[in-house]
Amino acid sequence: MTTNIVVLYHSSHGSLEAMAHEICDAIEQQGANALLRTFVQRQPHDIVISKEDLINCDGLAFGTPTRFGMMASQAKSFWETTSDLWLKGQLIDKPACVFSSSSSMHGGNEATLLNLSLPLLHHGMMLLGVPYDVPELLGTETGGTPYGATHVAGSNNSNILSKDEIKICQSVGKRLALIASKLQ
Ligand SMILES: Cc1cc2nc3c(=O)[nH]c(=O)nc-3n(C[C@H](O)[C@H](O)[C@H](O)COP(=O)(O)O)c2cc1C
Repeated sequence: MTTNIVVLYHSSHGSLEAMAHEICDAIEQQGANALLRTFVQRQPHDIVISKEDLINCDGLAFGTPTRFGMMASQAKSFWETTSDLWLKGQLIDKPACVFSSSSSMHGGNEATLLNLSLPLLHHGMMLLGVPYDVPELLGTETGGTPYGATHVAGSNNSNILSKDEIKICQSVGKRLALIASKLQ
């Protein structure tokens, strides 16, 4: 049986997009199918999320940049259209994880991860963090938290993903695909 994981993100400057690609690659390496989705059409290759994508998926990775310590408005607007799914309990028990980036190390990315988690918890999804058996989590001097993968983009968004950030993105993609396939 195919395991379908939606990787849903918003990105203005490419950080979240790069993280989403790392997560997708790890999902595919586990033999699952990664469906890359965005909230709005920013680039020709973007595929905008539909409610059917969420209803039919076996797992969800959800990420946006940090905006004043919260999720990007594009994502908030989308979640506010999902009351019908909530009423029918259509996302209950699906595994999920969250990821984010911020300009500065202490610019609120952990708060954003918690904020990203809230609509998923309201929908009854099962949140996966990053366990400390991922060695990069203890040693990282860039992004990466127990609440989800993060990236520190820098004040002009010029930082590429660090080796630790990449490993942590890959670990969440792998774990999400593994757990989603076990729950099928
Ligand atoms: C309206 C706005 C609010 C932001 N708020 C924060 C913030 O609270 N903390 C921070 O470190 N960076 C903040 N940033 C910077 C973004 O988080 C950063 O540009 C983003 O993580 C880069 O991701 P992207 O390349 O995927 O767009 C903000 C940017 C904008 C436009």
